Amino acid sequence: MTTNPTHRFDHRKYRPGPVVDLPNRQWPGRTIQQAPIWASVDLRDGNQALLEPMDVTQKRRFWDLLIRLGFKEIEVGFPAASQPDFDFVRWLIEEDRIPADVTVQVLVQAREDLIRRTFEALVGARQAIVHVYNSTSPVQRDWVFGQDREGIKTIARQGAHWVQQGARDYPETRWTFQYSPESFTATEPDYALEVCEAVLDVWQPTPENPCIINLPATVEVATPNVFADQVEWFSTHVSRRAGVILSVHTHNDRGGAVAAAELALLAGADRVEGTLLGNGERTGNADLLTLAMNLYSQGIDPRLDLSDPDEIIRVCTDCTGLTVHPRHPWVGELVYTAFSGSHQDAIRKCLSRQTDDQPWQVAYLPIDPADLGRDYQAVIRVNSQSGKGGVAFVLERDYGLVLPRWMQTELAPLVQQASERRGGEMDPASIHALFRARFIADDPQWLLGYRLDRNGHDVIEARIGDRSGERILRGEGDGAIAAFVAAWTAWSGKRLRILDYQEHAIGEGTDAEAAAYVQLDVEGARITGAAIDRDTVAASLRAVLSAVNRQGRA
Ligand SMILES: CC(=O)SCCNC(=O)CCNC(=O)[C@H](O)C(C)(C)COP(=O)(O)OP(=O)(O)OC[C@H]1O[C@@H](n2cnc3c(N)ncnc32)[C@H](O)[C@@H]1OP(=O)(O)O
Ligand SMILES: CC(C)C(=O)C(=O)O
Repeated sequence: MTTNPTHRFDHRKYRPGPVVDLPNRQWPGRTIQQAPIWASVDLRDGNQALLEPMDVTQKRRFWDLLIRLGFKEIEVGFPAASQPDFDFVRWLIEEDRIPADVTVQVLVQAREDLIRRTFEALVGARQAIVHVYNSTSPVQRDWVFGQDREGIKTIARQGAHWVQQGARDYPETRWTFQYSPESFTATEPDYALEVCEAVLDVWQPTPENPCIINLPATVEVATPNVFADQVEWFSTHVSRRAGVILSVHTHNDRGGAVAAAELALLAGADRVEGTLLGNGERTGNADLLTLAMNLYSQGIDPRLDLSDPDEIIRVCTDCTGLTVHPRHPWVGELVYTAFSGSHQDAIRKCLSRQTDDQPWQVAYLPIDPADLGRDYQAVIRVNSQSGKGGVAFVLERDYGLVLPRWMQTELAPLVQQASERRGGEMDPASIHALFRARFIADDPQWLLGYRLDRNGHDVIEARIGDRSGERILRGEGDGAIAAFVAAWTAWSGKRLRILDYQEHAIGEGTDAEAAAYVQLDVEGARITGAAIDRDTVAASLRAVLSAVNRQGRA
């Protein structure tokens, strides 16, 4: 091959994969209405892709997880290929670990000795899927198998025959046959169909006794719409369609395994093979967890119980040794976390309006994190990209403080500066400390006590302490604060005016406290203050004192 001498990165080295001419394609006009048949291949495709394949204990643990999640079809290995796989299948059967509604599936090449051994592994199973495959693409035909089209078709036909024969030898098991034209997406569609038809001619499936034809994107070579076209073309051209369960098995080489599987469902597929979190050869298989959550988020029952993703992650990472990216769809550690200010603001506003009886509609949160056992602690985290909405959310969520907008506006830049200085996240305690340091000032004057006479018109006597002693201030007005401001003005001779005032309870019952926030005009300067006290009136008087103290300091 000649390459451009100046460019080692030369796109002319590659060609696009095959496409189907399908002008009347139907799949773009459809939507997914229900969950497909899920088939987990974690213990086979996932396992064969690991540097260190799972040991027996890990396989058992993974199996238990798959059963708990509700998988009904599980490919458990390639028992003819290795003793551990064989032993695992025997363990499942002999220890009666396969629930009555679950079918194990095993993979085997179209080779007679391997197929015979596969049936030996399955002796005593109530039901099982025997999955036979051979590769069909031009490069596999020419360079790997050294066979022409007829030769490859013969391998498939013989494989189908040996599988049928093996099943006849063990009639006590309810058998389902599965065939995969491996490298389907890189195979000429009419030829892939021809090979599958040869297999179907042997198996003669019927609606009562169907077989599975599994179309693999063994290597993902095109955009997902091309795969959808291939699947729709196959689905509408294959004979005995009612006797065929059409399955897909996508890989993620281009990052489109999930999308390809979804479009394949639109195109007529009934079943999807994949793995939890997308483990599998090279870039992995279609991630069934993502696929199922995609359905769930559209209001479709995924028919898998994914309510405890942390347990799924724990088992998967323990068994595969692979980590989960913090931004992994639906379950990554950061996927329900917003750092940026406008997102936080929107989330806070939506969460405050969302009620249990409404369909979920919270901006930036496609599902309720609580459905996956994620709490709201993680939803909003504050760093230098955050704004007042996020700061307010954290103070309300963790400290019950509902700051007025004018106080949020004053606090947010301080948090941002602190975060910039720190070079990272501001934890809730630090934000709270900043709030207290900024707005709550019990020095140089503090409230020692008060007496309030509320006979129509409010009259207050407030006992104020400072470093030189204490004094009583008296005033009256319409409400305790107005009376206190009047007392303060009279004593200090300073012009004091309340611009805004808000208060609320923190907590409930005997432990409840009151938070008060005040915005004053002191001698023409706008100044804010806050206080928290068990007593509502004390909180408001102390908030005024905080503002006055802050003004004095300034
Ligand atoms: C896309 C997928 O993921 S398919 C699944 C792949 N998984 C695995 O391969 C894991 C398990 N496999 C194995 O451990 C081994 O391949 C075994 C034990 C099954 C077989 O081992 P070996 O017989 O030593 O063979 P190896 O795999 O090297 O042999 C390939 C031979 O099988 C033939 N072959 C490969 N696949 C198939 C098939 N599906 N059907 C029929 N023959 C096949 C090849 O043409 C080659 O034949 P040759 O020896 O005449 O050239
Ligand atoms: C055996 C088949 C289904 C496979 O794993 C693949 O083609 O990726």
